[in-house]
Amino acid sequence: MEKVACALTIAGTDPSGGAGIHADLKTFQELKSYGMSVITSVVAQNTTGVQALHHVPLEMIEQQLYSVISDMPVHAFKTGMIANIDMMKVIAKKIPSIAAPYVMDPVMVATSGDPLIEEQARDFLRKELLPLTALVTPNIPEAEFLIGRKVETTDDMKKAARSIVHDLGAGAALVKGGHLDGEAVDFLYDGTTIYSFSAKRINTKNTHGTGCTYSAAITAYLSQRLSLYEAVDKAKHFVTKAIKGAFPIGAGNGPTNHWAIREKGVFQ
Ligand SMILES: Nc1ncnc2c1ncn2[C@@H]1O[C@H](COP(=O)(O)OP(=O)(O)O)[C@@H](O)[C@H]1O
Ligand SMILES: Cc1ncc(COP(=O)(O)OP(=O)(O)O)c(N)n1
Repeated sequence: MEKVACALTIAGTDPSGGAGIHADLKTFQELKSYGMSVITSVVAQNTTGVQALHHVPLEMIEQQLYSVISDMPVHAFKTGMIANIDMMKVIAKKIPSIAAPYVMDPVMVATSGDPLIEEQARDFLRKELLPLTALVTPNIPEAEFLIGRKVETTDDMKKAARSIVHDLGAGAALVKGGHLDGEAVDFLYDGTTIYSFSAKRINTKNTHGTGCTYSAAITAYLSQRLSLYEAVDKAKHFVTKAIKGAFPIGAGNGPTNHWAIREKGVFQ
C-alpha cells in the first residue's frame, strides 16, 4: 500500500478563508499532505477583524480528537487558536497519545488586534503546552510575552529563541521577524544551533493568515518526514510566495494566497 503523509490542525475557523483551520487545510492540500482538523472555536471574522466567537463545547473537542486519533495516522500536527485553559487541558491530555511532532503557533491576537485567547490562558499555554512541542513559532509580540522582555533587534530574536528552548522547555523555537523593519528574517533555534531564514520584505497590507500558513506548511513538511531545518526552509519559501500572491480583497488585511490566479479585473 502507498503511504500518505497525514497532517492535523487543532484550531479555530475563519469563514473568510484566510486564517485558522481554513488556511491550514488549504496549505496541507497544496503541499500534498492529507489534511485533518479539530475545531476549537467557530470565529465570525473577515479581513477587517473578529465580529463574534463561539467556543466548541469541551466534550466535543475531546470527541473530535478521539475520532481522528483512534482511526487515522497523524504524522505531524499543529495547534493554532485555543481560546481558554479548559480547552488547553483537554488538548494537553491527548497530546502524549499522538506519536508525531507537535508545532505550536502560539496565537494570541488576530492581525486586526482582536484577542483570540483569554488573558489567563496565555500563562497556561506557556507553562503546560509549550514543553510538549517539537517547535513553537512566535511572532515578535508573542515571543515578548513568552520570555517576558522586549524583542527589538535580530540579536534579541536569537536570544528569545534560546530562552524559549532552554528556559521554557520548547523542543525548538522559530522567532518570526514580520513585525520588525527591514528584511523579513526569522531565527530557528533547535537546542544547539541558530539558523536564519530571510526574504526581501514585500510592501503589502495583505498579510491575514501568514502565521497560520507558515506553521501549517512546516507541519505539512514534517509530516513528510523532512528534517526541522528543511521543513522551515521550504515553508519560508512557501509563505513568502503566498505573501507575494496575497489578494487585495476585503476592506482590511487581505488573505495570503499561494496559487489562485490573479487576473486584472477579476478581484474587486
Ligand atoms: N511584508 C512581508 N514581506 C515578506 N515576508 C513577511 C512579511 N511580513 C511577514 N513576513 C514573513 O511571514 C512570516 C510570518 O511572520 P510574522 O508576520 O512575524 O508572524 P505572524 O503572521 O504570526 O504575525 C515570517 O516568515 C515573516 O518573516
Ligand atoms: C481562527 C484564527 N486563528 C488564527 C488567527 C490569526 O491569524 P491572523 O490574524 O492572520 O494572524 P497571523 O496568522 O498572521 O498571525 C485568526 N485570525 N483566526
